[in-house]
Amino acid sequence: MRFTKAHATGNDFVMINDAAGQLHLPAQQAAQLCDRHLGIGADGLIRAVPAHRTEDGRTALTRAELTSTDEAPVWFMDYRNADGTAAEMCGNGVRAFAHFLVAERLAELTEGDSLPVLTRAGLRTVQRVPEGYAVGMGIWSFIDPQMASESASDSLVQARGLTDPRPALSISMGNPHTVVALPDAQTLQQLDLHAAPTVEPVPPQGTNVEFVVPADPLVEGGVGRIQMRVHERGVGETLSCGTGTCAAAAAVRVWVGADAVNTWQVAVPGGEVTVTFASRSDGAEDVTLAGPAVLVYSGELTA
Ligand SMILES: N[C@@H](CCC[C@H](N)C(=O)O)C(=O)O
Repeated sequence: MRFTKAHATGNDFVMINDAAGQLHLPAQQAAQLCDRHLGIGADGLIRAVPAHRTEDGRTALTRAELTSTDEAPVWFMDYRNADGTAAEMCGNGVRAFAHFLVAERLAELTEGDSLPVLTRAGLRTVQRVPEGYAVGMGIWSFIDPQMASESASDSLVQARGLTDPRPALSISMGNPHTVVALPDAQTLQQLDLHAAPTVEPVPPQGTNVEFVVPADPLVEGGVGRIQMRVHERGVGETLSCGTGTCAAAAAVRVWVGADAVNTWQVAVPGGEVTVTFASRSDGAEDVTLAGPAVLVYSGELTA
């Protein structure tokens, strides 16, 4: 089986082209391929398959009222975490996915065009931009809207390196996130994320946990800036999490009342991404995530 290794701001993936839709990848095999000692090693595995050739893709297709045929496939991003579990969405993964589809000549994406990608969270769109790719991520939402509007926090998070549990806000980007603000960069650096942080109460589907520190000043030249580290559900600490950067920027906007600030630079250990917000007429906000994507190498699995 041929594979390509990719990363997007250091969040790394094993990419597999399954144009024929014939690959059965049980969770255990996906986990083994992602194992850094026993397999290729990655934060996640992404199978590219025409939407109409998978059960998951067909379900999502029906929801999105799309058509996908062999002649004009809509590509489904079958994303698995390093432990083999399926996740709804991966913001860094979608950029790597678009780059992979183009490199494999499975899709074309010229400047100004937009490529639809089907995920378990629904349809996303990808465009080429100078820094790499920009993904239309859909809207963000509170996981518990009532709690959030009352107090801007809905849970407490404890992690190694923190003296006390800290208030947190859970936000959905299609997948679940719990965002915690820290007072300074030193506290962020000193966190030990080898062990999963505890979240109380934990959102129903589990959660990814983002720790954020605002820059000083928070907003410069109309752009908000934050630093972030993340512990991902089904993975552990990663160098970056695209959906996590969107959730983190959304939470900081809520906390500081900066909803007039629509562009955010989020620095993560693996690089930097840009998150932008645009209001819809119904009051919801569309999120766009822009950043690089890199294909590192390709190989053949013999066993
Ligand atoms: N790294 C991803 C998110 C991957 C899924 C996540 N671990 C989950 O289980 O929700 C990103 O870039 O968004």
